[in-house]
Amino acid sequence: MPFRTQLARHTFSTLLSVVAAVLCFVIALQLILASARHELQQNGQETLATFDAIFGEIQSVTDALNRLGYADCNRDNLLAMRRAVFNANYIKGIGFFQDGKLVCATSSGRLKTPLTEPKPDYQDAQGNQFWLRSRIMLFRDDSTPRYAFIAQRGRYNVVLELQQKLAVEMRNARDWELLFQGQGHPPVHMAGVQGLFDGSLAQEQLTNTSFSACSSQYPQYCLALRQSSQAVLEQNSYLMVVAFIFSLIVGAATSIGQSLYRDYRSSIRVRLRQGLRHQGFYWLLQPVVDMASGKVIGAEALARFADDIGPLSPDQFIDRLRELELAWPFTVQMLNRTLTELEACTELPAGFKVSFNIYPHLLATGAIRELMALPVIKASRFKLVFEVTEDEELDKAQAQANLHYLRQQGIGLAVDDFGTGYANLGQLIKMDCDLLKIDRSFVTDMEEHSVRSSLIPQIVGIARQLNVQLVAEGVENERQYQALRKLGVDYAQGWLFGKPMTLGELVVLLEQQAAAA
Ligand SMILES: Nc1nc2c(ncn2[C@@H]2O[C@@H]3COP(=O)(O)O[C@H]4[C@@H](O)[C@H](n5cnc6c(=O)[nH]c(N)nc65)O[C@@H]4COP(=O)(O)O[C@H]3[C@H]2O)c(=O)[nH]1
Repeated sequence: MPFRTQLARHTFSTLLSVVAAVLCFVIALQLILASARHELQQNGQETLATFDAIFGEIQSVTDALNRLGYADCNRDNLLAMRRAVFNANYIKGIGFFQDGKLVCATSSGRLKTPLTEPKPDYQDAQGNQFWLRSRIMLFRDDSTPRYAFIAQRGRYNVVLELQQKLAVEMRNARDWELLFQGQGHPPVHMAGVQGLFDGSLAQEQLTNTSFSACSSQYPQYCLALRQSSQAVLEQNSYLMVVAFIFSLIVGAATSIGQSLYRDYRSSIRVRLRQGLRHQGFYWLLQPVVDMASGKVIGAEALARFADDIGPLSPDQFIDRLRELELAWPFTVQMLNRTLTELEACTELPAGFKVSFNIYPHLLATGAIRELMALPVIKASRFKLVFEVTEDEELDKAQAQANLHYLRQQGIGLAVDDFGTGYANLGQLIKMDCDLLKIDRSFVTDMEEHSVRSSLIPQIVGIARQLNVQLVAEGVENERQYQALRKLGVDYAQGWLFGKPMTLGELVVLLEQQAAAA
């Protein structure tokens, strides 16, 4: 694979792993924020529920006391007030008013001097009065200053730590606001961060987690909560570390996954399967020349393979196709594609010899007869030749019968790479072939006068005896050509006449040959 392509793949792969890791981390952050948002909403609802419970208590306790109808701070009144404080969940103290002045309280009993309350911070539609931050003394000897929320309803007031209680409820929110919005009344900021409720919560939604709602039971009271994303992430720092490690793992897994996929994709098995589906195979034609005239009288189809990963040579894929049990679809594709292309080429004369390599084991199965039913074979104007290498498969009775059948159908039979394989004279006689192809190794050795090349005259003798014609493979130079011609070899194939070429190139060769005649 070229270095640039490799570099581009490597860069893409790294980029993809980084993107996967970043994406995973971003999703994890979003999940943390979403969970914090959910928690804050719940927190807001729970706080409002607590608020409702507190105000419900204020209402029920003061209503009950007012209903008792005491006109002064007598023992029974004080006892009822103290009993109410004892039974209350939130109320810390109760006071009783006579003539507009506080005359007794659960904490200090009857006051020596009745107290006049300062002006309330706000008043609701029913005339109830509220003080947001009153300095109180819950016990006689209370020396530390304490501030409380006071609500006066009728002749009683109640003291409680409303803001403190709500602040505990809103454990997650750093910023919050409790607000009173009475009708015809400017909003009263009761506690927390002033202006938060009306402020820019909506605009801040992107960077903050927020909640804002009014009580369903006391709709004049509203609550806003805000927690910045930064605070959420700080609170969940251990989760962030886990998310970060997980993202790294996802990045690494993506990288490993890609490499496994690349290995899988680049495995010859997958490439060949894909190649059969997506035209990874194509066939070139090598001219076959008549020795006597020196003219091209035919061609052998030779398979080639190339995909986006690169080319594969026949040495790499021919045997592999057989192992993968793909020999049959490959052979059918070879015949269909090659013959369709050749048939459409008007420059090729009828009777032009077209040779195809056929897997010997296919000859031993009945399937080979199905080839004869292929329209491209039935309608072909060419002289078709099936080349088979010498193979023990051909000894089988079924193979012999099929070979006979093919011959009857007008298919020429050639024994390929003759001299290198298994065939003996008896087998050759049984095969009843038309052609013997002398293996390239005999031709190559001719100039060195090797023992092997000295066998060529013997091969010529066998061919004459069997009455078959001879084709010499791998003829690369004029000397080999002339020597083979003198020995009586009928046809030749080799680089001297042309390497495997496209149909267009073969046509040009034929035209040059016609022009020279
Ligand atoms: N050095 C040299 N080489 C020459 C010369 N002339 C031809 N050749 C090469 O010799 C091989 C001849 O094909 P083969 O004996 O049928 O041997 C073929 C054939 O057995 C098999 N093959 C190729 N295509 C197919 C196919 O479509 N189907 C089947 N079943 N087998 C095929 O793969 C083998 C190798 O094919 P290729 O690599 O194409 O190699 C081809 C061809 O390119 C020459 O002058 N010098």
